[in-house]
Formats: sequence, structure tokens, C-alpha cells
Amino acid sequence: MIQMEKLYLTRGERHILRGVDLSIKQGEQWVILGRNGSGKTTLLEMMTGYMFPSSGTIDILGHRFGECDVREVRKDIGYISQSLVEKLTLRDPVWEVVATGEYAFLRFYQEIDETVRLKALQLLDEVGLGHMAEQPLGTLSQGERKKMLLARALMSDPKLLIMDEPCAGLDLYEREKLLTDLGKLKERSITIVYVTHHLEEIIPLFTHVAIVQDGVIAAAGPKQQVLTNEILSRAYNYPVEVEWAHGRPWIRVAAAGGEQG
Ligand SMILES: Nc1ncnc2c1ncn2[C@@H]1O[C@H](COP(=O)(O)OP(=O)(O)OP(=O)(O)O)[C@@H](O)[C@H]1O
Repeated sequence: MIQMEKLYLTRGERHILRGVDLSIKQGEQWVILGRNGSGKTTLLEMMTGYMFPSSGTIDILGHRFGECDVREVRKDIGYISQSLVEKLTLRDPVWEVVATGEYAFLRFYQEIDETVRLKALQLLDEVGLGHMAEQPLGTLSQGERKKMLLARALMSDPKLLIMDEPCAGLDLYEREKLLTDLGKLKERSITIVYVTHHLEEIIPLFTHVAIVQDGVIAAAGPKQQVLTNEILSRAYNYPVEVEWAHGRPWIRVAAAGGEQG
């Protein structure tokens, strides 16, 4: 599904990626963790073809970026990020914003097909926003906007769903509701790559974890092997302890205040 090899990215003096190798196979669902500025969003932007590496290769869904039409590949990729919300038109009705996902447009300037409208309404129903379909996007709460983005991303039946901190800014209730919706994606044949700062968002749906540290992959593999006290304490440069409950990892700091040794 995703094969990244020897990725380097340099901007001026900054070495943002320093030799990233990452392989994501069909049937795996990945979470990417890492400290602020480690390079997570940069990796997602490369998976979606919005950014190109200084060197290295990226193969997505059987296409090598640089040797294919990125816009065509993007039709099979759903991308959810805060920067996307900022590009959408706040006065448009919610169902219309969702419908634009069908064509990877940001806005419609023509009549919308009835089948597309019905699909948008059905997806809004599935994420519990059916009753808000006619409201302008700008009237939705942050949690509702995230769910709207999920419905929009699913419009094109993507093979790959890439999410950059979708639960950021949500209260506990809204976060759990969104995670429940994500859990249901298991029924679809879809590969997910999910960036977060919060371990407790790693619901049973996810199978693998990669940790990015200073522009390299510090650890990657099945979640139980990666989410250990030792690996996480090293990645965050802080002593932490992981505990598993209800199929999810929960983290707590092992010492209060101050940096690790
Ligand atoms: N055009 C650029 N020029 C110089 N540095 C850049 C450029 N774009 C990104 N960076 C730097 O690359 C690093 C990685 O950024 P990125 O957004 O991928 O981090 P991140 O892991 O997603 O961080 P966060 O968790 O804070 O969102 C950051 O230190 C950022 O300042």
C-alpha cells in the first residue's frame, strides 16, 4: 500500500527527514507518534503527494510518485487535516461540503448529481450528523466538523485514509464518539494512517505503530512491540509507563517534573 524508502528532505540548513524507511501493507492500520516537529505531518504530506522528498522513493497504491499523475492517485486517498477545514467554505451547507469529497474538489460551481447528494446525506447519517445536513458548515462545533471531514473523506470510497490529529481539540465525549466511528471503518476495506500525540486514541482497530524521532523512524512494527516503556521513554525523552486496558494503551509519566537523566 505504502512503501517509503530512504526519504530525505532538506529545507535550507534544516534536515527535516534523514532517511525514512516505512512499509505499510494491506490490512494493516498504522498510528504515527512522535514529538512536536519530529516530521509526522511532513510524512503525511508526502504520502498524499503534496510534498516531495529531496531524495528517496515513495510508492502509494502501486504508483511511484514522480512517475505518475498524483491527482489520479489522490482520488483513492482520503486526507483529514486541520489545514483542510481552513480551505472549505464556511457558509456552504454541510451536505454540499461533504459531497465535494466525491470529486476531491473544494467547492461546487455546478449542479450536484442527485446520487452524489444522497450519498453525502447517507454518510452524514452514519456519523450522526444527518439532522445538520442543511446547516452552514460554519455553525458546526469542532467535534461536528471532524465528523463532517470523516464523512467527506469517505465520499470517494478511498483505499487509504490519512488523518492528522483528528481528535485534537475534542472533549472526551466527542473524542470517544469519533473513535467509535473510526472503529466501524473495520467493516470497510480501507487502510488507515493516523497521526496523534495521544496514546489512548490507539483503539483496537490499529495494528501497527511507527515512532518518528528527529526525521527518522525510531521504531516501527506491531503495536504491542513498539508501545513499551523503554521505547516510549526514549522517544519522548521522558520516563513513562504504558498500561493496557480495554484493548487500548494508556500512558502515565513515571516521575513528576524535570527532564529524564
Ligand atoms: N519549509 C520548511 N522550512 C524549514 N523547516 C521546515 C519547513 N517545513 C517544515 N519544517 C520543519 O520540519 C520539522 C517537521 O515538521 P512537521 O510539521 O512534519 O512536524 P510534526 O511532527 O508534524 O510536528 P507537530 O507534532 O508539532 O505537528 C519542524 O521542525 C518544522 O519546523
